[in-house]
Amino acid sequence: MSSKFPIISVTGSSGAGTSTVKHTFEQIFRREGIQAAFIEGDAYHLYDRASMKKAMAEEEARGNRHLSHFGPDANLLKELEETFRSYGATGTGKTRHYVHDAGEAEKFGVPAGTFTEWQDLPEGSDILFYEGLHGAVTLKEQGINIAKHADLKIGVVPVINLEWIQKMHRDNKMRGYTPEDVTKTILRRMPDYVHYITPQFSETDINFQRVPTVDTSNPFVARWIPTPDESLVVIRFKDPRGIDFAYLKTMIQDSFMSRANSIVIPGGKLDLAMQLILTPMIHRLVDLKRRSS
Ligand SMILES: Nc1ncnc2c1ncn2[C@@H]1O[C@H](COP(=O)(O)OP(=O)(O)OP(=O)(O)O)[C@@H](O)[C@H]1O
Ligand SMILES: O=C(CO)[C@H](O)[C@H](O)COP(=O)(O)O
Repeated sequence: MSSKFPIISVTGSSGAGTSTVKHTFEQIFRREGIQAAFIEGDAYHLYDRASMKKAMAEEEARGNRHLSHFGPDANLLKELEETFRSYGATGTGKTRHYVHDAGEAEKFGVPAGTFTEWQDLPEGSDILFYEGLHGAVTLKEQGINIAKHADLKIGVVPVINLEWIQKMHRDNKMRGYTPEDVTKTILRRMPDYVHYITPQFSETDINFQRVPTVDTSNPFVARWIPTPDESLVVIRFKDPRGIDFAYLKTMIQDSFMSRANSIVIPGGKLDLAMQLILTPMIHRLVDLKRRSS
């Protein structure tokens, strides 16, 4: 935690919608005149695509069929923690891009499945914004605690059938993987999903959980992603003190409280709800920073 160099961490599984949520944050930063430095979680993968394939094959030969991008063995989690620590202390740190497809390859000038070079984060930013798989990880035995460095931690967690549908469609349409490839990836990642992804959502300050209101019983044959209008979003606050639920209920039509710390909104109001909830929180972080500089 750092009042001088605050960090916002948006964490979620692959296909959960963290990149989509990033756009809402970008709008808030632009509107409020806040300079953010950005880290994509994939930058802290340990392997490029070819090396990951090789490492998975070697692990399989040893009887481990579950090496995955969700777990600590395929990511630079200590280095990610060090980047959070160094940004919190001095506003500096390093990142790079993992290039997923041909479009990104053209943009970054390196082949798909590889990384760009490490680069310093831009100087003079107001805030660090992390979006990826591991923004609230704590692994006691390995001495890793990424969560403790972030000042605002957001979980993006659709119910699992919806998360799988979102992943199947995105990986198929944008990244060229077959449904069979994606199904295998989901199965390989399952132990790491349970051990390293889900525990983070007890560390986060706010979770946004999208719940479809249409049948998603067989996510592996779903022909389209349920739309915002075909879903509700459960928003749960770890510490509801100071949250003006009455104001939120007035501003967000058809919302209701489902628990003392949870409000449910229509899926189409997610962007509005995020703006209403997050803008004052971001302001508080930036005000504190400006006062302590
Ligand atoms: N609220 C939403 N309503 C409708 N579709 C959504 C919503 N959030 C995400 N999606 C869709 O789900 C898919 C995955 O979303 P996104 O790319 O944001 O995931 P991600 O968490 O960033 O994944 P990764 O970390 O693997 O890049 C996209 O096709 C996106 O359009
Ligand atoms: O979603 C992911 C992590 O969030 C990707 O699976 C990971 O970045 C590796 O990508 P690829 O399989 O395309 O090499």
